[in-house]
Amino acid sequence: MTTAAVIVAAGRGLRAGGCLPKQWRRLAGRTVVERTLAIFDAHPRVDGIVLVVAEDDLDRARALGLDRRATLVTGGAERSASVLAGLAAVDADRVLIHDAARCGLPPEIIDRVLGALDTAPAAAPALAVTDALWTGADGKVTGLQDRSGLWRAQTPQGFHTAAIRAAHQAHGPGAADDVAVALAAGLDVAIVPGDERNFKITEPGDFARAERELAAMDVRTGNGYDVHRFGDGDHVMLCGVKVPHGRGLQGHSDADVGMHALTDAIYGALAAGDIGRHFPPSDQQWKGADSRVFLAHAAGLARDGGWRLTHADVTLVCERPKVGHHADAMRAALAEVMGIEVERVSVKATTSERLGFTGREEGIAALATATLVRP
Ligand SMILES: Nc1ccn([C@@H]2O[C@H](COP(=O)(O)OP(=O)(O)OP(=O)(O)O)[C@@H](O)[C@H]2O)c(=O)n1
Ligand SMILES: C[C@](O)(CO)[C@H](O)COP(=O)(O)O
Repeated sequence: MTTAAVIVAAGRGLRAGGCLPKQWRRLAGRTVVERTLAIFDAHPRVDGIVLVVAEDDLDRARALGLDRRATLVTGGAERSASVLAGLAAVDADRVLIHDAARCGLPPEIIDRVLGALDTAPAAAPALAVTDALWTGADGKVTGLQDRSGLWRAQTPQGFHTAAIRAAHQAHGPGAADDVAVALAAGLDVAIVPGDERNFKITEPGDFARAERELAAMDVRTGNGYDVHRFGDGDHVMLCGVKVPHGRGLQGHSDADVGMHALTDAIYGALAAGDIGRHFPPSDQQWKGADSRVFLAHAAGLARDGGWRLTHADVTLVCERPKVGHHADAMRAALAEVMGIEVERVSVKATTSERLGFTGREEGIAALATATLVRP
């Protein structure tokens, strides 16, 4: 069963004001639409993304450097027309239709909607109305409205693709949202719990609220430390790079001490044990293993948990080999394995002033930190 996300970003954001449509404005350094895209991009159960933008914004959208999994489509004058254009480009069994303007979406809502779709034809997140409701006119309360059974609708709203596509084609313009379209087509819609953080940026003050929410993001740092002793050999593996040297490092795997420290740093940030727990040295299948397998596993575990690996820093401690001119190749190798930009990866080296076991060139030590962020 495959799943696509249609992210509608073709509105003009008139209520939010400002000189750019709200989804193209920046929040703490990144545009609203980039933040929304990143949430779906990082979700392990989303196989493809269709981003729907206004014709006037096509250049901005192309400048995002969209991932190969994302397709760009031009939207319409109404939200429902934009959704229909997005649905035409979907090639998946199920579809999640989401407002770009809801960039604080917690990834677990995606799981809830997809979980409900296993048994329901449609599912959407919502929050029960908790305030009293009034009717009013001319600045005065004119009556009371029963709030029981009332919900505040959110997105992503999830459907089986063929059914919602047919429903939209039959409906025509004027739908408040995709649940309205589904109901008009006779589909049952399951409600799953929404989240206050998943509010839609609509009014000017919502930008300040979104900034506050971002400041409250879950940020975790893990550290890792590893040592391997020198033995016979003509090279060492350091951070994924084969460095010629008069001696080799000993170990059960390829003894890539830098990669091991970084793998442990990620496990540490996840509070998920250490490399020995996931890849026991007693297990013969890891004998001589390429350490990229370990690092890829830790990075995958982070991604599956909805975490973004925003920074990794490795320090190698050795007198020799000299690491400096290999550092950029090491950064590139680590970045590739972790699936992040090379600018987010640092590799540096120091000696221990000929003191201790590294100073006596008995082995190499490595320290690493990894930073994970989850909205
Ligand atoms: N023709 C439209 C209108 C809206 N949307 C998208 O639908 C989402 C929810 O709509 P809303 O908050 O109403 O956005 P705008 O229409 O941009 O806002 P406004 O009504 O204030 O102009 C937004 O991500 C918006 O970009 C869209 O793709 N195409
Ligand atoms: C789809 C929606 O986000 C559900 O709450 C909403 O209906 C679209 O935005 P609008 O503010 O109602 O135009």
